[in-house]
Amino acid sequence: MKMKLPCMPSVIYRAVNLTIRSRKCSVIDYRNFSNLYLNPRMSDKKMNGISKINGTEGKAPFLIGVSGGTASGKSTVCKRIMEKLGQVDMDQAQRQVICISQDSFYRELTPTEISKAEKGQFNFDHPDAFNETLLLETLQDILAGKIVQIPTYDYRHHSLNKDEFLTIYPADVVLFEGILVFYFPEIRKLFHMKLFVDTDSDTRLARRVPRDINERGRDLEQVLNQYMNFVKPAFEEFCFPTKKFADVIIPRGADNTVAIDLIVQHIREILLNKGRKSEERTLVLPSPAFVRTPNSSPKKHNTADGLFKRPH
Ligand SMILES: Nc1ncnc2c1ncn2[C@@H]1O[C@H](COP(=O)(O)OP(=O)(O)O)[C@@H](O)[C@H]1O
Ligand SMILES: O=c1ccn([C@@H]2O[C@H](COP(=O)(O)O)[C@@H](O)[C@H]2O)c(=O)[nH]1
Repeated sequence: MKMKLPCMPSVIYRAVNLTIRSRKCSVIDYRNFSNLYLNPRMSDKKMNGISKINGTEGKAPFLIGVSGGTASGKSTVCKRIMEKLGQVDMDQAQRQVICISQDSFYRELTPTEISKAEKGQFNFDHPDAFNETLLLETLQDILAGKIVQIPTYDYRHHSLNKDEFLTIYPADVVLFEGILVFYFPEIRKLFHMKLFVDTDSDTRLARRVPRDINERGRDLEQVLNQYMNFVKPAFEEFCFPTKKFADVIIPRGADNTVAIDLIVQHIREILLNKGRKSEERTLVLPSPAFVRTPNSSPKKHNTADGLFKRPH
């Protein structure tokens, strides 16, 4: 049975949905033609199918790359998606949708590089700052349905937390966010869907300054020097050019609730299809506000997060 997608006029959802699948339209908008752009270069991989990674076949999660400049709102967009899907207040191992940050894959610095970093003189926005091999292998393992351990990153000390790893359990949908997730071709081609959070650079700088001072232990001069010398030029050279690989561009980041709702609906469909293929599985239905009765008035469900067990 086809699931109704009632959070917007169905004709519009269908238009977007068809566009995603048939790659026909380059620009589409739900309300005012500035909320969401669909890139005709939507990834080729099948949505819910079996994928072949390193010659082994396994049920692959749907892998979504989320890129954009620093402080564009990548993490916030992912957080909103997770919240709307009712995936936040639950055990990691139970989650159908998980989020991973590319920052976990910064490479270990030498002592000389660390002292440069402490003066804001190390380029963390260059592709060489990342451990590309570990990143690729980890994503391949995730796509192969394996449990993986990923490093955690300490921004205050510019280093990986020794002995502190995050265990990533197999999930149906994996969001992978970071400034350069579409930069490396081998990694880029693993994504089934690519999102680019497009927030203007003034807003990004205005958000980065307080964040780096309050959360990452920096002072104003250091943040501004690093921004002018490394972050801005590297954004222009390495990050911005990858926008063209995106399937969906999200202007204004987390403020763009229309775009986020469209993406959430798309993920719900993926989860439903995956749920259909599994015998005893939790299904995610539209959140209560979106569920409508036949006469079209909203009807509340008594669940906290819209999660239902498939009835047998
Ligand atoms: N729409 C928004 N409105 C106001 N502040 C925001 C918004 N989106 C993100 N922020 C704030 O900006 C900072 C950077 O956002 P974040 O999501 O961490 O960006 P990124 O992951 O792209 O670096 C954070 O402090 C976050 O709380
Ligand atoms: O030790 C570090 C590591 C990274 N950075 C900066 O972080 C951003 C990437 O994170 P976002 O959450 O996407 O902003 C990148 O621009 C690096 O410059 C850092 O300052 N120090």
